[in-house]
Amino acid sequence: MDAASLKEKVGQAAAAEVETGMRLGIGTGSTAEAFVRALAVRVGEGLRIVGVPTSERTAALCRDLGVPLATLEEVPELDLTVDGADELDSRLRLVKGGGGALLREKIVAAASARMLVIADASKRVESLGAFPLPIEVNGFGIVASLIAIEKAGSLLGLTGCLALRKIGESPFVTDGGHLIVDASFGRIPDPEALSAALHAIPGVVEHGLFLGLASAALLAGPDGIEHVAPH
Ligand SMILES: O=C[C@H](O)[C@H](O)[C@H](O)COP(=O)(O)O
Repeated sequence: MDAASLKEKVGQAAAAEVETGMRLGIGTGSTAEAFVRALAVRVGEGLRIVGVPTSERTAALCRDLGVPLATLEEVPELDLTVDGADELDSRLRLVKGGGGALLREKIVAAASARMLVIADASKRVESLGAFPLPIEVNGFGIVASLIAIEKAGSLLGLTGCLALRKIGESPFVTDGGHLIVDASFGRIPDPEALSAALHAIPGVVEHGLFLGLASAALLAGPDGIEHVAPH
């Protein structure tokens, strides 16, 4: 089965878990888009939900497909967030932000009673870190922040290159107006320590390590959908 079909299957499986009346956080990325498409079919059949999108991109798709939306200000407590991931480990610790939406994704996930991760099974890893860690930074003092991120990594034995994310020649700008640094640290033995060290840097707005947020995952593989709980 190709990657698009796996995403479609897992998007449908997640949409099947949505119950009428739910307040949903709606993730960003190609897998989350498959979920939105499947959700829109159920909404067309009469499912009543309200969704809080985690990006302008997701909001636009939901509007196109008729999925009812609200802002997090209007609906600040959510029942369930469904979102993709770039990596997940056996404790359902995640790396997210490959699409640059990590800040709103984390705010929405933290406002949700449950977070269901959807991905193809290739996203499961022994240790986080093969996927470069996206770090959202304020544009002010970017060089100082890069130096601080490098030092924070190095104190934890993590070395590797930092790259300012670009689209063509221009820096990638997030929905919040910030920049993204992709940190190729390699294997991250202690994600909690790295999270704390990055949060201590004033120019770091947020980072793509999602720790203790995911409640369950649906992973699509050639043999079907696997339900995974953290352990
Ligand atoms: O910023 C983007 C998100 O964190 C995505 O959920 C993540 O990058 C996974 O995206 P995809 O489902 O396209 O692999």
